Amino acid sequence: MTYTLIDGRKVSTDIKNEISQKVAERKALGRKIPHLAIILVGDDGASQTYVDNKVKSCKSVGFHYTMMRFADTISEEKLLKHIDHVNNDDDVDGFIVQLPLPPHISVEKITEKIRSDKDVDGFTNHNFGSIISKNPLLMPATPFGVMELLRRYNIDTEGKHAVVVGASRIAGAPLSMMLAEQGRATVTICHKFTKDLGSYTRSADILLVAVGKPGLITADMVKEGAVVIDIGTTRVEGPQYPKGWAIQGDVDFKAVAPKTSYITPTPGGVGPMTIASLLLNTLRATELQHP
Ligand SMILES: NC(=O)C1=CN([C@@H]2O[C@H](COP(=O)(O)OP(=O)(O)OC[C@H]3O[C@@H](n4cnc5c(N)ncnc54)[C@H](OP(=O)(O)O)[C@@H]3O)[C@@H](O)[C@H]2O)C=CC1
Ligand SMILES: Nc1nc(=O)c2c([nH]1)NC[C@@H]1CN(c3ccc(C(=O)N[C@@H](CCC(=O)O)C(=O)O)cc3)C=[N+]21
Repeated sequence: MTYTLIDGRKVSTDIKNEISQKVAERKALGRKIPHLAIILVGDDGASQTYVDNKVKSCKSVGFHYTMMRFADTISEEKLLKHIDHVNNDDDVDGFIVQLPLPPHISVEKITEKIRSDKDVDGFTNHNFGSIISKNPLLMPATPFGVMELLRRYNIDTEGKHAVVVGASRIAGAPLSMMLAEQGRATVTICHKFTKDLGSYTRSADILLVAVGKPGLITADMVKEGAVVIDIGTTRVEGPQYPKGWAIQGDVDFKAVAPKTSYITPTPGGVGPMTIASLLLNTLRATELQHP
């Protein structure tokens, strides 16, 4: 079967162009330019790459940005105090705390300290709940990016069976809710305790995977003609890679792609869309706080 490659780089470039235009309009009208702050704790190599990508994207659309770095020995209390400070800084419209955090810091405590109208990752409970609201505040960025990819490729979800593998609060859980609420799909959520994963994935019209285990989804687990969205991004190290490492998704792309109608590559699929969503959320946060 011939399949269509879902080009997240192209779609995210289109979105960035739309944002640049809006920033130029705001500038011309003398309105506030969006300002994103990024809090990075520790010096994990992968986090550094993601954060660099986010900074590059801010520059490309004309946003202001501030990097806030802390050693991984920072106490939870100090980090919470810093978040309070950013919450009250009127110049910062939106901010994110890059994950993962060191084990002595509670992700839940940190996330809940973030003011919901500045939570451009869409991680707070309030924004999670926004998914089922008629008047949403800020959408969880990764699932928002996935829904936007489906929309821009005219992939109909209504009445389809969507199977989501992985149920984390930043990816799988909010994505499942969005597919059911906004996408009107029938949704199955699979996780670590799911028995016989293949029996579910094989019945998927749309299969979405956010686990972080390269090669988890093999060709025999996918129905002929399915749409496959791979959210997993794992850095796999090896001497065969020019940089010493490569990014891999959860889907065995080579074997699975020929069975699909549409599929996202990794890299170049969902990853760039998460950043586009982050920028869209930052613009929205600015419009809400400084109309
Ligand atoms: N492209 C992007 O922009 C983004 C990519 N990611 C990537 O997505 C992947 C997942 O990230 P994240 O959600 O944060 O990870 P987590 O580790 O928080 O969640 C993984 C989820 O997968 C489930 N799981 C683990 N093993 C299996 C298995 N064998 N079969 C089925 N389900 C399983 C876990 O189940 P349980 O809940 O029971 O433990 C959990 O729900 C990572 O590769 C990450 O890098 C994440 C965010 C953004
Ligand atoms: N507070 C917070 N928010 C996040 O959104 C968040 C986070 N923490 N921690 C880590 C995960 C992971 N994540 C990715 C974002 C972009 C790419 C991305 O752009 N990937 C490129 C490749 C990048 C490369 O080559 O290294 C691609 O897939 O084409 C990947 C992964 C966001 N996350």
